[in-house]
Amino acid sequence: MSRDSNITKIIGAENLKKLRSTKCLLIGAGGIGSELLKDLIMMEFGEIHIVDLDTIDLSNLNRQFLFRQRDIKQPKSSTAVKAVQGFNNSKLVPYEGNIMDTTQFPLHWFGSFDIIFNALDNLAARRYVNKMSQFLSIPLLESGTSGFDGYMQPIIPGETECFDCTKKETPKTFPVCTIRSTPSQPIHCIVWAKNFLFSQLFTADVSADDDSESKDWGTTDKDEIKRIKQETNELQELQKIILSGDNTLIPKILEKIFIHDIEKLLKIENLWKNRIRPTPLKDNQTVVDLNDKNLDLSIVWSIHDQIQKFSSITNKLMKRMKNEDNHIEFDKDDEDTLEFVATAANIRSQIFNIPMKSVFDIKQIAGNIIPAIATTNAIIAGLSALVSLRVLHLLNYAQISKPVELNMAFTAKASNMSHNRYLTNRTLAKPNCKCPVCQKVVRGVMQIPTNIFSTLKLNDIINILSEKYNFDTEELAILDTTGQRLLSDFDFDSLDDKTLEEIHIKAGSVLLVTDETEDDNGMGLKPLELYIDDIEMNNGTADDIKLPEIKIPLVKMTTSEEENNESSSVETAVIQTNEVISLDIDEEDNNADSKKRKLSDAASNVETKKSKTEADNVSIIEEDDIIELN
Ligand SMILES: Nc1ncnc2c1ncn2[C@@H]1O[C@H](COP(=O)(O)OP(=O)(O)OP(=O)(O)O)[C@@H](O)[C@H]1O
Ligand SMILES: [Zn+2]
Repeated sequence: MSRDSNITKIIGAENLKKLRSTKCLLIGAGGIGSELLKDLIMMEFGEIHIVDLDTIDLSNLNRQFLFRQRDIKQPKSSTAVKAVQGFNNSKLVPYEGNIMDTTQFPLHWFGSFDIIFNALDNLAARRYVNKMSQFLSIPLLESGTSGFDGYMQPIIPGETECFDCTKKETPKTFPVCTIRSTPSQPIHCIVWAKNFLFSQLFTADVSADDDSESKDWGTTDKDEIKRIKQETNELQELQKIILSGDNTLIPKILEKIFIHDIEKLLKIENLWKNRIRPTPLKDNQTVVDLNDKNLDLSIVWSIHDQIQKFSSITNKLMKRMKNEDNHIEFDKDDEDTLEFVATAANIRSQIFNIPMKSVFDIKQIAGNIIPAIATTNAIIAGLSALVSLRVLHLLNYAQISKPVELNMAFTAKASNMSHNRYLTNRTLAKPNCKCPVCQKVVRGVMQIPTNIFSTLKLNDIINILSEKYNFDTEELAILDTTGQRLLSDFDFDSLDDKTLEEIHIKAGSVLLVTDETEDDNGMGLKPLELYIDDIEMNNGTADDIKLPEIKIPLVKMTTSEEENNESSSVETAVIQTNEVISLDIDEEDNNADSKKRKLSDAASNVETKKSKTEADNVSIIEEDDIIELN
């Protein structure tokens, strides 16, 4: 049976026609991206545009099956396209670049796609694409893997939760005192060696940030905090030894870090009431031998070898500092930096009665290496491709009335498997009313003729916005969220007379506009987020500026205290025009009526597609729909 008739069987001839005219954007041509590209082309998407900023590396070849040895150092996107272009007639367009580059990939470029697939490996790019998808109301299929674990989540702007509706796990951090004073696991010593010792000794311009109020010290003991700060200052002295290049001073480094600093710690009695006291190195252990010895990296060395290796590597790095502008970055693949961190961590482990580790093991931990598994990538990419059919309403047998009924967010978990099932899927959640990306603001696109960025002033923008949206100019605040800076507010107007060019506002900038006026009922206008886009023009004027056709809803001006109060119910109304993405309103029972009226007034002025959901629509996700993988 030909492939054509198989696809027709699944989605029907009519829908196959639609699929063939669908234009999709695939971001990332790595592990998941290679799989997805193959899936999407086999499904006969009409156009597939694929973006990646990277070139192919030897380490990619074990799982990124579109690439061969001869492709090393070639761009991933165009090489991937070459590998699949004979599969069928989809139009394939590769781009080499960073998806966050607004010059290469302006908003209107994103706007030309029907659906976006993320196959990325970092939070920043995922967040950025999520925002673009929200600005333009384009469905996004978000996915990721980590070893045998993975997830896939369709995001339908305004209807389902976005990537930023839930808090994302950030890399694990440890309290300062655990790392600096009371380590109890190998990882604590590795973090100390890599993030503290190495960077203090070998990185240019280290400044102690120990004064930061927000720091998680993990202790309130004043003596201990004082000691930690003092120790940091003293290490800056050790960096001077490193810079001097005088290797006869290496024993001083050993003595300071592994004897004197530990003795100082021992004097803080409080620390050792319930802990085993550390044992500093003995004086005769710091006699150094700078000869470079070859040792097996896969076994744990004796403490004597650790000290010897620490000394010889310090000597090597000291010499390198001179040739490398007094700045060396830790890199797990740079053997010297790895062995410095490994030996320093192990000597500290020995002092604190913690088991030492092999350099090989420390490389995995210090380099945050989780092996990438080809099968996990294939499963997640397959789900992403499959679910896209549902998001595009192309599955006749599984029509959905509300996107939240899609039980199509998948989690694959080999670690902590529940019910012995690898894959779980759940219905999609509605947007989180507290999400700063999709719910807390109204957003749209402001288009400005290219030729007036050099003459249009911030003040002109303030007047244009106030006229359009009934803002009170006196109470208006404008923030440049891309540059994280205040541009104007009631007591800061020194930039008002500057042109957009002078204040570096250009296509790709995002402005957050807030009118802080509150009416008698404590209601105020919801903040407006405006994406600045340009219109190619040579003699445009301010009259050619295009603003989104939206009415900004009134919302209860909540204090942060009220915001934290989980009890208020929520009602969401989605209003869509060409440029409007979504409007919603936080409701409290007692004034729900007045707000509903205002919202429907707002809605009546624009061409609307309004879908209203039940009150109390913040749902807690239960992963009860479980699919077993065969
Ligand atoms: N901002 C970005 N713009 C374009 N492509 C990006 C961006 N950020 C990441 N990527 C690409 O996304 C892909 C993610 O794929 P993957 O997770 O397999 O990473 P990898 O670099 O190929 O492999 P590994 O990190 O495991 O060595 C990479 O090819 C990477 O270049
Ligand atoms: Zn959100």
